[in-house]
Amino acid sequence: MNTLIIPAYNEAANLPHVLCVVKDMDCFYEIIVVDDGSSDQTAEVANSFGVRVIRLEQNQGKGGAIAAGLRASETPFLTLLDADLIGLQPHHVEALGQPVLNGEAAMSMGIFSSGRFRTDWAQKIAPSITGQRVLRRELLESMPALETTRFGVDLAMTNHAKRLRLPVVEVILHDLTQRMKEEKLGLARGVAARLKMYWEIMRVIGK
Ligand SMILES: O=c1ccn([C@@H]2O[C@H](COP(=O)(O)OP(=O)(O)O)[C@@H](O)[C@H]2O)c(=O)[nH]1
Ligand SMILES: O=C(O)[C@@H](COP(=O)(O)O)O[C@H]1O[C@H](CO)[C@@H](O)[C@H](O)[C@H]1O
Repeated sequence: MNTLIIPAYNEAANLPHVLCVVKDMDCFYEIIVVDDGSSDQTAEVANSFGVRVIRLEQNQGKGGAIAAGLRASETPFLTLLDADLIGLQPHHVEALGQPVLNGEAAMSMGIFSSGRFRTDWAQKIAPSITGQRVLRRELLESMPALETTRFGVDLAMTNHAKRLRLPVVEVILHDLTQRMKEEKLGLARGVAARLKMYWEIMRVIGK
């Protein structure tokens, strides 16, 4: 049994695309959108799709949002998807789940390919930094400091699995990309948010 957890911070404009694709997929026991203290209509949009919505009063960062989804869920398998994917199709979700659900791997990581140059390139140089994953619940439960990792959470999950010597597989996801910070926030605020994200990721390196 598999729960889809979507951490979402100010994603009212982007969520419908992802939820339209996943809401009728019968591979999920439950779909949980964690509204991470958004100031827009993220929770209302998620509610309108009939999925479960967990609303955090204050922004906790991506790690905190995933931790809230973990606490609310009960299944042995968890799927994580970003809320701002562009081009998502059911076959992406199925391909990501397959190696974990059939016991080959403890975690899968989705790697963008032929989505668009900027996001393909980012994951070529740093495949550990992806929001698209399927993993066994105990892997996330045993992760130290999940709540406070913010954007470091993706690298922290990968490092944790490697430290435990668990099998991790990369799954290529063709024609998939995501909205970039600069597109969401404008150039100046987007670049500032990007630098803050890199800092949060750097803090995980070497831990
Ligand atoms: O404080 C935050 C920041 C991001 N996210 C979510 O985490 C996912 C990955 O974020 P992304 O890398 O796309 O960064 P963003 O462009 O949202 O800053 C998206 O679904 C975000 O809405 C979150 O839940 N809390
Ligand atoms: O590709 C990247 O540089 C970052 C930032 O994404 P944007 O281009 O700002 O949407 O996204 C990756 O890293 C984030 C931090 O770990 C993750 O949250 C995203 O899921 C991942 O795609």
